[in-house]
Amino acid sequence: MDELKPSPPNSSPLTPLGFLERAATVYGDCPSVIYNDTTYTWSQTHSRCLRVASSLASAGIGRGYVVSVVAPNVPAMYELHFAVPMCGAVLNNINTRLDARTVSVLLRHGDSKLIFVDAQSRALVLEALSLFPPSSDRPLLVLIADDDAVDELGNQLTSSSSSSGNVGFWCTYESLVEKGNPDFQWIRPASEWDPMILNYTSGTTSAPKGVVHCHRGIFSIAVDTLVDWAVPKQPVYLWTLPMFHVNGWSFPWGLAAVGGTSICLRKFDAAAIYHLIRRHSVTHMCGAPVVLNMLSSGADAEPLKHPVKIMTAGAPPPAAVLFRTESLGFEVIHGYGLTETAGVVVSCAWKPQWNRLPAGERAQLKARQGVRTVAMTEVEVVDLESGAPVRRDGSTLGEIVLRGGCVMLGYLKDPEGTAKCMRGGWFYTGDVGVMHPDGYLEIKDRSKDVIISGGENVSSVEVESVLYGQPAVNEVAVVARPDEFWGETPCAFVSLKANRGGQQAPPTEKEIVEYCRSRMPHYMVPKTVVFKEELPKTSTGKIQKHLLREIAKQMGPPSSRISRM
Ligand SMILES: Nc1ncnc2c1ncn2[C@@H]1O[C@H](COP(=O)(O)OP(=O)(O)OP(=O)(O)O)[C@@H](O)[C@H]1O
Repeated sequence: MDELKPSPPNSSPLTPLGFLERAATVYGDCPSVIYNDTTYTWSQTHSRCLRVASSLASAGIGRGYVVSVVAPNVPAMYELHFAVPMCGAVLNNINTRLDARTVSVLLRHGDSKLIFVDAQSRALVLEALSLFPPSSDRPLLVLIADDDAVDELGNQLTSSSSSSGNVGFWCTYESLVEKGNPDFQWIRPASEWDPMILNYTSGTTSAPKGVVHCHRGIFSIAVDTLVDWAVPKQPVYLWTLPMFHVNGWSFPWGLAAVGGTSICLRKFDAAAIYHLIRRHSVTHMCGAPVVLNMLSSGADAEPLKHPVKIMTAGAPPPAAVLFRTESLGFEVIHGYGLTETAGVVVSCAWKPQWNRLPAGERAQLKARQGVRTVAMTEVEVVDLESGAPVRRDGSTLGEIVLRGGCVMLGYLKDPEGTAKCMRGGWFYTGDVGVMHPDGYLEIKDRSKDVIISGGENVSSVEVESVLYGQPAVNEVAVVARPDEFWGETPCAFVSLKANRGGQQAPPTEKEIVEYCRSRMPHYMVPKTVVFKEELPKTSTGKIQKHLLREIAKQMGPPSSRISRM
């Protein structure tokens, strides 16, 4: 068989862009994108994407150019996931919640040639550009005007397409659609390894890093996620996960593969989500654990009329939050991934026999991150020093490493950073976990967040997950506080629920400590408790532990251990 080699009929470059053409053929008259009172069909979405791609190509944007988008989950954002790479360019989504200085740094780092700017982010982008050095080239600006924009209360926002608001902009998004060619022959990648996406990490542990993914990697993660979640044909998908964050875990492409309907929304809170679930009979949605917490603990929490599947990832979901969310009728699947993997690559694959367990035990099992998805080649937990797999005992800590087709090509302009995390055939995640005897892994911490107290490793995630069971606790983060005797001790930062279900008095610091003492080994119990109105978060909703660690460090001698801020 040695003479049988790859040949043109069997080796066309893998790319998820072809999903769109197929969706237009199969689901042409079915809804693709719904936003307020606007509905597009798959044939319209296909044609709009080709038109925008052709307009970009006419403007000289092509292979290797970086095109940025600063927009929330509106239809143009969905379309640009196809339109930008269809003209050969690399799509770079930028988080709308970043400050102008960071946006300016990212735009320059990515060498962006054109930026699609949502009307609500106009001031942010113009300020970011004003911070460019005078000699540097300015990207072209295209305005995504949105006359349908409403605020959280449903009030119409000022019309964004007025000509005075277009100053400094090359044109509007809709004008690119109008003048574009619907028969444009989109630019197929010359190789499946061609770059397609540039995404920046959340910046939770250090400055954001520019992650580059190729067509092959995005194809692989998009299909893999559909299989892992058993997404059926034509789901109704509510966009509660920002597309600017890891491309919404690659669902823009996956939904085209199955002809799903995207329900777009600009901003959301629990009331808006419950309203849209009812209005559109939503079947699927994604969200970080903070979204699950918002849906299940606020005043708007309500039992669902029909089950909704929700995928959570991005941070460890406490078992108590999983339990509360499922009791409302959500079916939660828990996954783990990084910007560097373009989406979820480990998930808590559910076994039918677990359904017979009590709800609390089910939630404990579901809080584990799980096993590799089918398209991943290998996932391991390895000893930090020897690099050998740790014992499968559920307690020996090691670093999570992985390999598979959706691991990034590398960090843009950062060969050192790339070499540091991609070595010996593995991608090193920087996450610390254990392997259970049944082959399911569980994250215990990020390597930077582990607390070492009296020589014992304390998993901040484990202490947090116990504290989430305290009925008055809204959010909690546990970090290391320096201690002369123990080296470090756990310090808990806690925000309390506004609505404590009729219970008036907030728990005292002593009660919080007592709560922990009866539920965990004493070396893990926080020696310091700090109450805060709100915990600081990154623009992707992750708690910024490095800021809390700094506060803990500056708190002085641990004589008065309990404090309130
Ligand atoms: N299910 C999960 N459970 C626990 N942690 C998770 C889970 N999913 C993702 N994470 C965490 O999120 C990280 C990936 O997040 P992301 O790629 O958004 O950037 P970041 O790591 O937050 O930012 P930076 O790399 O800039 O510090 C993982 O490394 C892991 O620490």
